[in-house]
Amino acid sequence: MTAKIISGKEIATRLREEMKLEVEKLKSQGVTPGLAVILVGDDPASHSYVKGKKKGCEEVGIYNRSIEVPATLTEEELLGMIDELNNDDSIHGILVQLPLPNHIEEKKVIERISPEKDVDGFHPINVGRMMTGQKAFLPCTPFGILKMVQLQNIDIEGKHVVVVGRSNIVGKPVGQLFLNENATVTYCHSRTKDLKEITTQADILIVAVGRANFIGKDHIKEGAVVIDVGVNRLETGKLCGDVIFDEGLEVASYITPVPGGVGPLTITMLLYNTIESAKQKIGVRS
Ligand SMILES: Nc1nc2c(c(=O)[nH]1)N[C@@H](CN(C=O)c1ccc(C(=O)N[C@@H](CCC(=O)O)C(=O)O)cc1)CN2
Repeated sequence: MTAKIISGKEIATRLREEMKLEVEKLKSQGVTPGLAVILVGDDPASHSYVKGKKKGCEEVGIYNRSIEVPATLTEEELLGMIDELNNDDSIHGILVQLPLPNHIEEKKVIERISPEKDVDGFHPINVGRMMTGQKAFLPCTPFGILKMVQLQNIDIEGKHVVVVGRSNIVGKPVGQLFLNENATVTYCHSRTKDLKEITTQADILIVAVGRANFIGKDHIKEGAVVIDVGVNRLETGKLCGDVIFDEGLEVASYITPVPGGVGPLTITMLLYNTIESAKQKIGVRS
C-alpha cells in the first residue's frame, strides 16, 4: 500500500480563502478582527512562528499587533501587558508565544488572558469547556489535526485513535477532541510499556513526542491513518517529523508530511479562532 499524503499546506490555503471572505463580511459590519501576539526573548523558532502568524493575519485581513519584548521582561510586566490587551476593544485574540523564559510562570500568564480572548485555547476555562463538550476556543494544533482528518472524510466514530505524547498543548487535547467525536482513545507516553503493541492497534495514529524518526513501519498497522506532529531540526538543518516518513508511506493509508502537514494548520486555526472571537463580540452565531 502507498499512503495518500495529506497536504496541510493545501488545506490551509483553502481555509484561508474562506476566512478572507468572513473577514470582509465582518469589516462591512464595522468590525476588524484583531490579534495581539506577545513574544518574550529571542528564540529563533518562536520568532519564525510569530512571523508566520503576522503573515497569516495580513493574508486574511486580520489586524495584527506583534509585541516583541526582551527576555529580561519581568512576570509582573508581562501580566500588566496582558491586562491592557484584555481591556482593548480592537483586540479579539491574545496569544503569548511559548515557551517562555524560565523566570516567568507559564500557567500564571495563560490564566491572566481573558478566556473570551484566549484564541490559543490554553486557558483552564476553555480546556474545561472542551472537555465537557461545550463551545470553546480549541487549541490550534489539535483543532487543525481534527479538521484535516474530517476534510479527508476519514471516519472517526468508533475508531481506535492512539496518541503518542501527552503535552498540554498537543497530546492531551488532541485525544480529547477525538473522544468528543466518539473515537476510542488510548494515550501512550515515555513510560508506556510495549509501545508497538499499542500503536499497531491504531486506526488513527497521532504522534507528538518531538523525537526525530521515533515511529517506524513496525509501529503502524497496515492501512492506518498517520498524523505526524513532530517538528525536529536535524544537524544538517533539515526538518523531519517523529515518523520515518518513507516507512509510514509504505504501510499507512494516509500520512502527513513534515514540513507541510500539521504545521500550516496550527496558524490557520489561530486565524479561525480570532475571527470567531470577533464574531462572538458582535453576537454573530457560527
Ligand atoms: N502560544 C503558542 N505557543 C506555541 C504553539 C501554539 O499553538 N501557541 N505551538 C508551537 C509553535 N507553533 C505556533 O506557535 C507552530 C509550530 C509549527 C508551525 C509550522 O508551520 N511548522 C512547519 C515547519 C516550520 C519550519 O520550517 O520551521 C511545518 O510543520 O510544516 C507553525 C506554528 C509551540 N508554541
